Amino acid sequence: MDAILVINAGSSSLKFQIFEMADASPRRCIRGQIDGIGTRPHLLASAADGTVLVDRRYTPDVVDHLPAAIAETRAWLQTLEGFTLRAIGHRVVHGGPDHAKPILINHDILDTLATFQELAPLHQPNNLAPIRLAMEINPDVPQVACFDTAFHRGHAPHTDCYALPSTYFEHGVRRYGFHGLSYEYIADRLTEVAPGIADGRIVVAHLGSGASMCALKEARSVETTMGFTALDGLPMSTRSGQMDPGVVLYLIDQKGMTAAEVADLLYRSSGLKGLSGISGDMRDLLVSADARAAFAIDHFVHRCGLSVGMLAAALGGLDAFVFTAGVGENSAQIRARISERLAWLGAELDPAANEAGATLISAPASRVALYVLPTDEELMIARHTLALITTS
Ligand SMILES: Nc1ncnc2c1ncn2[C@@H]1O[C@H](COP(=O)(O)OP(=O)(O)O)[C@@H](O)[C@H]1O
Ligand SMILES: CC(=O)OP(=O)(O)O
Ligand SMILES: [Mg+2]
Repeated sequence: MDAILVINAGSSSLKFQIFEMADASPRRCIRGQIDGIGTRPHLLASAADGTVLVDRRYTPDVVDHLPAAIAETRAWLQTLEGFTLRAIGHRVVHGGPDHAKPILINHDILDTLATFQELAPLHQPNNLAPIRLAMEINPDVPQVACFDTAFHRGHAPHTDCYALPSTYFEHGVRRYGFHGLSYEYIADRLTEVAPGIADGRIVVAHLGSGASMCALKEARSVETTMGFTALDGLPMSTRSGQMDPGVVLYLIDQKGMTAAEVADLLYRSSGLKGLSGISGDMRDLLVSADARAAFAIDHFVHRCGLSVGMLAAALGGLDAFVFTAGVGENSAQIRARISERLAWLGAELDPAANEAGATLISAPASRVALYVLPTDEELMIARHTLALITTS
């Protein structure tokens, strides 16, 4: 069977899927991931009907970084029979200013994408490593890069700039936005789930290990909370979110920290993990009796509430709000707490529907519809990859 392999390499996980190139739309055959890289590595993959194909746990020293996860995944993929690899689609977090669409990868493109590594240190090196490997092993198989930043490239320049002298914008210091593949998928999904409001004023909250929100109008991104890097906006699992840049100057000038130490603080030791001192995993905080866990959650919910207000202002009102990604899809408690913050906009939760994990979780009288929609970045990548290789 002709197949597309999709790879979504993240900071702590390697997600992969295999799709059959059946006709115009890709058909999912296998979905898997290694998560907990370096902490509690776990390879789990299943067929489209849910049959578990592999379920393997490793000690942290065996799968301690992404290259080890790639090697394990590759070894397992090689045991599969019946697939003829026709293309590989990759999530690449940073596409810089010029990529508003997915692109076929060649060596020059790869070199350009490598220049954005410092702008996405938790992701870009992990995104590019499997591309390089596949170029060596399967040089004849086309590879497609699908960018997290691309979906936001239609923003008006006055929303994408920082208030710096304009030469900085021209040199690429601008608000790129991320999680675009997830938002693009949700925008499309809304046309099926809620055709009456899919073109309306919608805020989507992608709340995972990385977290951001996006304002959609007519199914296009008009604003988002992340900026030049995936540090901006909401507090995340280990990232700080929005901060006064004066803090960075203070840490370097007054506290003698190096740029590398500040980067490590903001990317790896802040957010829920830093505030709680316990964990960056929302599941750990929700079951903890420690007051610091509750404090970190209070901060997260507070910042989410503020961001919805900002994005609703960008849209001139709010018709619907969507929860997605790890926290948004799985935690009824966090959804309930954020929904409370939307009451002033006319949102009213249906607690039973929320607890049941229904698709529509707002009360019938709610002026703002509340949805839970599982995201599918890999399907979005497969669609783009198929479209690109069949037209080029
Ligand atoms: N039941 C749950 N309750 C709360 N948080 C959850 C739950 N399940 C998963 N999560 C959170 O989701 C996060 C992972 O989400 P995901 O969208 O896969 O993020 P990423 O792609 O950034 O790794 C984990 O850090 C975890 O905190
Ligand atoms: C951009 C980003 O933060 O991605 P993730 O949520 O996968 O870490
Ligand atoms: Mg993710």
